[in-house]
Amino acid sequence: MDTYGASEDPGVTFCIGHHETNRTLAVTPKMVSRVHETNYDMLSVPITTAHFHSRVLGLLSSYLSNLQSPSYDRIGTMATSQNTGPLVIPPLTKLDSSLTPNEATSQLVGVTSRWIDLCSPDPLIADLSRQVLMLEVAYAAFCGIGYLLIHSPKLHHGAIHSEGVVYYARAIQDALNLGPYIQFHIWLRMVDSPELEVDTMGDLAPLAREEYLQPVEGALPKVDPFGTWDAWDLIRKTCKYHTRLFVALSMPKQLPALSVQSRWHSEPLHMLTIDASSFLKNQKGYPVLSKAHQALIAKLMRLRTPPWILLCDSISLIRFRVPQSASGSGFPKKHHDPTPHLSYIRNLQQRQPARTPIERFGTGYQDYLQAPLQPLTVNLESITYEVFEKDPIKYEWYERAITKALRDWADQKKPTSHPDGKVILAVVGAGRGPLVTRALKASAEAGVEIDLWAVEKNQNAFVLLQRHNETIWGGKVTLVQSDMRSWKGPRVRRHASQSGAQDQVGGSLGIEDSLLYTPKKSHNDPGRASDFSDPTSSGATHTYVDIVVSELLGSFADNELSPECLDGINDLINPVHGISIPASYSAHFTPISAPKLHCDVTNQTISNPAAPETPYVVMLHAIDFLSTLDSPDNAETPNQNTANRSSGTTGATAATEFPTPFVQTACDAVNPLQFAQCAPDPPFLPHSEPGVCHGLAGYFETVLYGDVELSTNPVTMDAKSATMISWFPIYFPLKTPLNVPDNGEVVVTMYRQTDDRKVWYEWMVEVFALERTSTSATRLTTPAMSGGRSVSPSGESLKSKEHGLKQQGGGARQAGYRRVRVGMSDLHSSIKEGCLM
Ligand SMILES: C[S@@+](CC[C@H](N)C(=O)[O-])C[C@H]1O[C@@H](n2cnc3c(N)ncnc32)[C@H](O)[C@@H]1O
Repeated sequence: MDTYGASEDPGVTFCIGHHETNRTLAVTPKMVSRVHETNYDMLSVPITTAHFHSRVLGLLSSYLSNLQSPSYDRIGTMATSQNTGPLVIPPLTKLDSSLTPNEATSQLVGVTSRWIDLCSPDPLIADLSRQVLMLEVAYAAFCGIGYLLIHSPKLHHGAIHSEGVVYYARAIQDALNLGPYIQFHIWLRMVDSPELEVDTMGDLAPLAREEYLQPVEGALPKVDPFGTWDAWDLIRKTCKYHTRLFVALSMPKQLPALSVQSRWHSEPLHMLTIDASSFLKNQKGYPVLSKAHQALIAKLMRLRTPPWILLCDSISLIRFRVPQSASGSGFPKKHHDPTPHLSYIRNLQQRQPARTPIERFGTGYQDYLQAPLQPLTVNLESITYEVFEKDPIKYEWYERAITKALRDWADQKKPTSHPDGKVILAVVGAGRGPLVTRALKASAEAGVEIDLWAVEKNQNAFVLLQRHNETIWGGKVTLVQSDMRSWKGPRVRRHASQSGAQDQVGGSLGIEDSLLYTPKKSHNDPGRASDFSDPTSSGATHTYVDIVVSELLGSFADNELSPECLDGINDLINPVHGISIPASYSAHFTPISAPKLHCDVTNQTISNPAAPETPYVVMLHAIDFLSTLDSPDNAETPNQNTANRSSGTTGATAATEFPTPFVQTACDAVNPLQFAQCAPDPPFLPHSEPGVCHGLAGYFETVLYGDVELSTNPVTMDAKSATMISWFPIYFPLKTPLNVPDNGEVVVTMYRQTDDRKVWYEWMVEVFALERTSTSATRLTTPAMSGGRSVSPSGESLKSKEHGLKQQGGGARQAGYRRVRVGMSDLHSSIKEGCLM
């Protein structure tokens, strides 16, 4: 069980700005206030003017005309000196920028020049572009601009592709230092479409000298769905995942595949730009967005930090000055809506689907790293229990499970451990008692009498249990304040069947009972409960528990020591008919891209060196699953199997569910009373996209009883326990992110370790690329397993594989290929943050 607080639903608010590509009017405070009246929240502003642009072009032109062809001496050394003289842009003058620091500056997004080319293969153009950017950033910083929009890197220069991105990245790194209070937004397209990279008049790119270019031979390269993401990945890596570096994403008219959308959803996306040309017209001629666009916006607006929306070229600022003028956009004039695109987006804001219970509950906790609990050494506070108790599913499901178990007990006429024939039921780890209440209800519902015991080690919660027993449960529960591992089991009077009286039913066994603990004997020893000798002079004797109910699970099933605790009462359970609720549980994991979490872990490392080797409890949100079961090529293809992922499945959101993750079983269906049994599922061959693995997302599933199950696994949660809020997933970080190529394989090795004082995990990730070894390479259709499980002396050890072959369906390995290891993480160990026993 994890701990976090609920909060009220704040609703979804859109922050909308206006951007004009060729804004020529100076942006004044008066204009900003007029824009506000029109219902925009902010405005973009170019840092420099057309005058500055002309000045730079003039400088370049005269530099190039004076340039001599390089000459070389006999041994090939460049001999001219003039060529090496750098071209330096003199500082800005008053005509170079219309930006002035004033009271409206905080509502402006500065835009750097789009005519530069930081990636140019011609060093002269690249350097000139870098100087332009630096001058603009420095001036924006001086004026107090807080947000900058920087045009995307140019990826295609004739036949040269993506080679200059590193220069761009280097320039951004310098810019981050130059503007220490500025948030930088790299303005990217969702996919790399070469034909959209069109040079316009005055751009520096076409001025690159021929000797640095390679003309395109044949057709233009094809659209690369992850091309712009790849460039972004290089930039943010160069800038070391800088906390002031964000993505501004432009939404095209035709959205790309859901796998691409899902990737951007996981990145630090702080601006979404929508061009007027991305809108459709409805029957009345008004601008509207497609269902797929609406669904993507709905998803993005549920991010922890919803992106601002920048409407581009939807209306000229001239219109702000004379709003009554006729529309120039071709939309109907009779309603005189001067800002139809804005009205549409505002209307979309109103129509956002209500937040799901999980979303409401998790507000503020999305992608927030929480240190794991120390359930044995730290006593929970009442408020924490109160939060647990808000779960709409968990207690209901426990009640169902107990009812079914009691009915089955009665139907099967199983003998009970009580001389009176009552089923002896113990809630171990009772907390404030919600499962005790549910057990009493289940008994009434099933019509099966129980002798109810509640064991709790938290002496503070125990006070409340005593009070509840008096006021709510009518003294029907026997309370034991003890660590369950020291509990000697329930007691009944030897002659209870004659007298009808049971020892201390409704009474409380105080702290002194825990002092009765005798150290556990060897495994062959029948143990404490089987010792039916009279332990006191009261005439009572120990007996077995028929049904033990516990809720000791953590986000990764056994990470809060449920097995160790339950192992401590194993010999108290009716050896023939005893039932444990839960009956079994399993742990599951999948590799994820999680840039925000990586950034947060890295920042925490400064004060806590153990941070990158700590498994965290996190409500995962801005993440991308690297291994998926399917990858719909069509953005409109619905896939509703992905639960617990982002925004629920209501309304428009359902139209674009992201691809379903492949979630590997780490530890399969462990019987909590025999927890050493642990085996991974056979591996599976899911589809994988290129990406970066920042860590592993971990989940659990549990069978409470029969068909009553709980799950946090995104693949099964909807079917088993939708809307359950008690557990967030666990995140096992990687110190250094690993690049996973398209067609790659990720192999995860994980150990659960113990030294009898604490329990911790060890994990390691390897990445393989597949190399073709024969021309007749074919795919096998039988699951292949390399890795497999090995059992360490100190606990269970798991080695499971994630395959990422480009293939639909599962269970295949490619023949005619060999695996080449292309990356490998450290062996991480959470020993320093281990869970104390
Ligand atoms: C996750 S809480 C669940 C509380 C309650 N059953 C519920 O569902 O709301 C687990 C409870 O088990 C108790 N607990 C954990 N380990 C225990 C142990 N070894 N012996 C007794 N109580 C234990 C904790 O103090 C805590 O109250």
